[in-house]
Amino acid sequence: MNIYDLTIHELKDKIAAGEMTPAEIKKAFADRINDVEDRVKSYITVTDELAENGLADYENKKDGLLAGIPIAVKDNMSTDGIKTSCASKMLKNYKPPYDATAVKKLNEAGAVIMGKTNMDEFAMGSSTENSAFFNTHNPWNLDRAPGGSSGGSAAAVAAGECAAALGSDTGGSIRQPASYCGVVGLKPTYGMVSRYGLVAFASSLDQIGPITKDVEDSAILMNVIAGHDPKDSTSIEGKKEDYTEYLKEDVSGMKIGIPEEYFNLDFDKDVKESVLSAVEKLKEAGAEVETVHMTDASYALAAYYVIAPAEASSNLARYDGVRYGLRSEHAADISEMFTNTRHEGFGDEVKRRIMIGTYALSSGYYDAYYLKAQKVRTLIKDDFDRIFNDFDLIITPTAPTTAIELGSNSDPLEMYYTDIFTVPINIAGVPAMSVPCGFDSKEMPIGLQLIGPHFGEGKIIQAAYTLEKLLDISNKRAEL
Ligand SMILES: NC(=O)C[C@H](N)C(=O)O
Repeated sequence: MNIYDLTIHELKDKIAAGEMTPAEIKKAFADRINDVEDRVKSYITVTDELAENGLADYENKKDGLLAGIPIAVKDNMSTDGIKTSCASKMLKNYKPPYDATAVKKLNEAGAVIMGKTNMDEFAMGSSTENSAFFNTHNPWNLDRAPGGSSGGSAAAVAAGECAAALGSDTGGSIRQPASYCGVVGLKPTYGMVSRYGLVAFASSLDQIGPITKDVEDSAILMNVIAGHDPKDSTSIEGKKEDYTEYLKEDVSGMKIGIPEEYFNLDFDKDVKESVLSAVEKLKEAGAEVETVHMTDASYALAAYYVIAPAEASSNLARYDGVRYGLRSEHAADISEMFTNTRHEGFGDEVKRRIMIGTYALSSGYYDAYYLKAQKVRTLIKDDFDRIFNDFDLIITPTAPTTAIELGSNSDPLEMYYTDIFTVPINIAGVPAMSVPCGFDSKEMPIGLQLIGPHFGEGKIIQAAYTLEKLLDISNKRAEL
């Protein structure tokens, strides 16, 4: 195997055994970026200088959990003095004066930050095609999308352009691209990872999480980024867990629910077969699997596409040409400056969401849309609470299909439908992971979603790790 194919834990072992130096590792990943980046286009900014700084500091941080490990960061997480564009013209040249807490924790753990990855503008989208700059290509088939909105992070991991990456997930943005790119993506419990320094899209749903080559790496990255942060008022106080402890247990005796209403939805046959055959494997390994009943996921989807735009319309009001980023040069007075800045700076999908959100919050429509969506949100949360009284985990597919062809989907509503299995999780605030479970007839990766109760990351990691060993596909890499 090439150095760039190795996982975090494999690289750590090589460093510990004196078989590789962090400088060799950094060079191998930087060379890989040089070799494949013009075809994959995962990065908006390659931060060679930052990576060199991380490396130079290695001796001081060599006991850190990520000492000498190359990591990529989605371009909506603030990096001190380094461009953080959110893939938007609005923030094209924006350099934050501080690090997001998750980035600070990476630095403290000794990570070597390779760059900032491409995404759908302000994280709105499911294919990374809403980036204002360029498309990212799926390493398994360059004509296909990597998923979104953390498509650059998932593609960078799958292409060996970093050992692992951070993504953010509002309605599936970590899990869906992880599933399309054949890697592992975890959306933690809401409040588990600080959102300080994450550019806000929908604050009651946004959460940062790891995108990795395998489950063990996900546990290691969670050990680095999880934990209370006084700078984020929604961050959870409590003791920090060692997620790698869960790798020691298996699924025997675990109760897993299979929601009938989700499996009855119209979705790809290969995806369904692959997920159900993985469930069979877990059963053989000692899990108790039972059918459960949940509210139709289409209600969650409808509620999400009211709540997320409503919050976005408020969060994105700050981009007015005064406080941040772009200012239009074509304006005769201040109100024209506001209007033109927002007209020139935002792409179509962002404008669509601001309009939907503003409409749903406006007086006369608030009760009919926003309030109704909040009521649906409570029903969905209650649904999960009810099932988790009796079950450890729930399994669904991550996405209805494998990666779509680039340019094949221009209908926003159809694009929203790709989030059908992932949005209920953000609505309820529970954790969920996408784990590779097979390939379709075109050799594109398929992901399975493991959902846990609040703070159930450990159980998810435990079952995902068992599954990964049973399926034995986690060391299969995209050929580029
Ligand atoms: N941000 C996300 O989690 C992606 C979701 N597809 C959205 O467009 O809202």
